[in-house]
This record gives sequence, structure tokens and C-alpha cells, in this order.
Amino acid sequence: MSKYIIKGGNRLVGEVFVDGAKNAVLPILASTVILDNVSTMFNVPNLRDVEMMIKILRSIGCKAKRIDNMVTVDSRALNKIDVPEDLVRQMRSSIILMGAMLSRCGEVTISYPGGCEIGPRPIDLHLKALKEMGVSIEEAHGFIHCKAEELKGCEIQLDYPSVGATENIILAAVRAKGTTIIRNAAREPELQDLQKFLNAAGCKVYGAGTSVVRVEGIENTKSLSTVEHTVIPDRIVAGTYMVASAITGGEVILKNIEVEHIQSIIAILREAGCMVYSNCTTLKIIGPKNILPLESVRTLPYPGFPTDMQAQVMAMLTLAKGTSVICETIFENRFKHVEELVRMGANIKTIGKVAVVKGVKELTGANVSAKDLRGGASLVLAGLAAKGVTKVNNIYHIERGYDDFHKKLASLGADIKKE
Ligand SMILES: CC(=O)N[C@H]1[C@@H](OP(=O)(O)OP(=O)(O)OC[C@H]2O[C@@H](n3ccc(=O)[nH]c3=O)[C@H](O)[C@@H]2O)O[C@H](CO)[C@@H](O)[C@@H]1O
Ligand SMILES: C=C(OP(=O)(O)O)C(=O)O
Repeated sequence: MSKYIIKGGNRLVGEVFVDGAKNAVLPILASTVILDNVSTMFNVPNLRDVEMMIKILRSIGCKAKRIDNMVTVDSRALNKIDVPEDLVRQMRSSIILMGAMLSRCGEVTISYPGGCEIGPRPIDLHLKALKEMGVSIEEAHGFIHCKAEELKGCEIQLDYPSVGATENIILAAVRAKGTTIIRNAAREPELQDLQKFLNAAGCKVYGAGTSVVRVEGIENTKSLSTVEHTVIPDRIVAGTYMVASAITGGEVILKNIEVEHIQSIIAILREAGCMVYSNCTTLKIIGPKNILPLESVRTLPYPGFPTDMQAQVMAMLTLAKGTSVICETIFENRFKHVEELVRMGANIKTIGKVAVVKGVKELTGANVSAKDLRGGASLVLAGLAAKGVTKVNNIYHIERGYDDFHKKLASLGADIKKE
């Protein structure tokens, strides 16, 4: 199994291009099945999860082709309603095919999804909403069979602004009879990108990015057209390179960002002493001489500070001049990186949802293991600043979400290689 070998201590300097967002392109790829047409996506990152979604689409009869960062999906020949279990179990986003397939075929059999093990990740909100839309659901032997004679638009009040549930409901609703209103919808930017893609094809989705989304169902698919869509930049990848600059006292320029999407990350990094200058699509971040501790970092649904940046910011705070407190409110078990950071000399104590990080003078290189995607990225960041050599094992987790991570870090001056 591959690993990253990092010799820490280099200050990162230079420019890095931020690729398209994994969490935007995955639901968009799933939604191509609804259109019964040809869709072309640009700025598609080369990631394990994206390749998995493309494999799933092919397995149900779609034709999908990648040329560099452009992916074309022709969903006209879709001919199966069973989504293969081995592929579905490899990532979380596969569950979004439930809404998409219901829209296209009125029926789907799918297993429970996989993805990062960051706590229990139920799909009760997805299923409850689909039932309200007239879907009958049978669960047995780890499979979910959904069928709807007719999908009915309705008013759905989500108990929690779940990203995946909001996406699934939107996709089920675009071809339902009547109008669907989702209240307490997730407001993440990836939902706005999904809306943009769907509406470019002729769907009628309004309000994505706010907590009330309205979808007017289209009964005749003949009115849907082919789409060309450029995926939004990945705000979490951007945040990760920002921390790479911060933790090494570096000076990094990020190209292809959407500054509005990363305001909460910018705020946290400024509080930690970084200098950040930006316009809409480019940002420069200069790491501080001394990282300042943060009294309270709390992960929250967008526009709050993202849970997907918690581990990376924790890596940075292990070297702060003082004690920081991090509260993880989204996932129940998203501190698996802590014991690995401790191996590198970090001083971190966790009690339930809270981690207390006492800054240490230096981290030391160690043999560590990625347990999930962002936790894995945090170990690489820690390795960039640590004294000596860090080996990060199980990097297949990291490759789910970062395109050419080691090459991009190396181009900024990091001493990192993949073996
Ligand atoms: C592919 C993708 O886009 N993944 C992102 C998405 O995951 P995902 O869509 O899985 O995250 P959700 O917003 O659904 O989950 C947030 C919280 O709600 C809970 N929940 C969710 C659904 C449900 O039916 N019942 C329930 O209890 C989850 O267990 C979790 O505690 O949003 C998360 C929160 O920003 C991010 O960390 C993930 O990177
Ligand atoms: C948790 C993540 O992804 P997923 O929801 O696909 O597991 C993530 O991107 O950090």
C-alpha cells in the first residue's frame, strides 16, 4: 500500500491551482442519470471517489468518458435499476443515486453507502423525505429497495440541514408531480452548484444556498437539454493548502478559489495570526512566525466553520503558542487523527465532542496512519512542519479527496514523495 514520506521543515512558497470540488461534482455526476441526455462537466478533479462514481454510472448502462479534467456522461442507454453494492459501499455520495434513479426510473435498489468512518451516518432523513414524496421503501439484507408509481411534490421540513438529504430530495423532486418545498435545507455551496447544473438542463430549482429550496417538477423530460457545466473550486482543498502555508510559515498563492465560500476558514486562519489577501478568485496567505491559539473552534453547517477542515486546523494548532479548544458538532467520531498527531509529539486531550490542544514547541516525524480523508490530510500537514521524517500510511483515504496532493505540495517546496 502506498504511503507519503515527508521530510519536514521546508517553508512552502509559490502558487497552487485549486481543483474542482469533490462534493459538488459527485452529486452532479449522479444527477446526469435524470437528464436522459449528454452532460459535459469541466474542472472535474481526478479523485478516487470521482472514478468510483463514473464506474457506477457505467455499471448501470451510462456511457462515461474522461479527457483530462472534462467528463462526459451519456445517460440515454441507462438500463439497470440495481446499483452494484461493492461500488456503493466505497463512498458516501453513492446514496445520491437514490433520488436520481427514482427521478429517472421510478425505482432503485441500492445498498447502504460507505465513505469515511467518522461516526454513524444514518440516512433516516433521506428515507423519511422520500416516503413523504410517495416512495415505498423496503429495507432488507443491507439493501434498500425504493419504488414510486408517481413521485409527488410536497413540503418537507428537515430535522437537520443534511447536505446529502437535501441533494436527494432535490433530485427526486425535479421530475415529481407538482412543487416540493424543502425547509431547513442545507446551505452548502455545493447545493448551489447542483442547482446551477440542473437548471442549465431545464430543471426548475430555486433557493439552493438558502434554507428554503423550491423545486417545480418537470413531467416531460423531452424539455431537458444537454448541459455543459464547470464545477466550483473545492473550498476544503483550498483550506487545506491555506493551512499548509500557515503551519510552515509559508507564503502561498491559491488560484481558482471562490472567496465567498471560504470566509469562515479565512476568519479562523487570520485569528491564528495569518495574513490573508484575496480577490474573488485568488488568495495569498502568509503564515505567522508564531501560530496563535484559538479559544474556540466550532464546526457547524455552512456558513459556519466546516467539519471537513477540523482535522487540518487541529494539526496547525498543535504548534500554537498556547491552548486551543475545538468542538466537533457535526460528526460523533471525527477525532481519529488525534492519536496519530500525538505520536508526532502533539499534546491533545479529547472529551466527547471537545478536543483541547496544548501547543508544543515542535512535532517530530513518526510512522502514522491515515484513518480517514481529512484526518489523513492533517497528518501530511503536521509532517510538513515536523522535525525529521514522517511516513503517512493508508493514503488511499487521502486520495479520495486530493488530486496530486504530494506533487502540488512538492511544487510549493515541500520535501514529500509517494512510495
Ligand atoms: C459527499 C459529501 O458531500 N460529503 C459531505 C456531506 O456529507 P453528508 O451529506 O453525509 O453529511 P450530512 O449533512 O448529511 O450529515 C451531517 C450530520 O447529519 C446526520 N444525518 C444525516 C443524514 C441523515 O439522514 N440523518 C442524520 O442523522 C449525520 O450523521 C451527521 O451527523 O456533508 C458533510 C457535512 O458538511 C461533510 O462533512 C461531507 O464531506
Ligand atoms: C467526509 C467527507 O467525505 P464523504 O462524505 O464522501 O465521506 C469529506 O469530504 O471530508
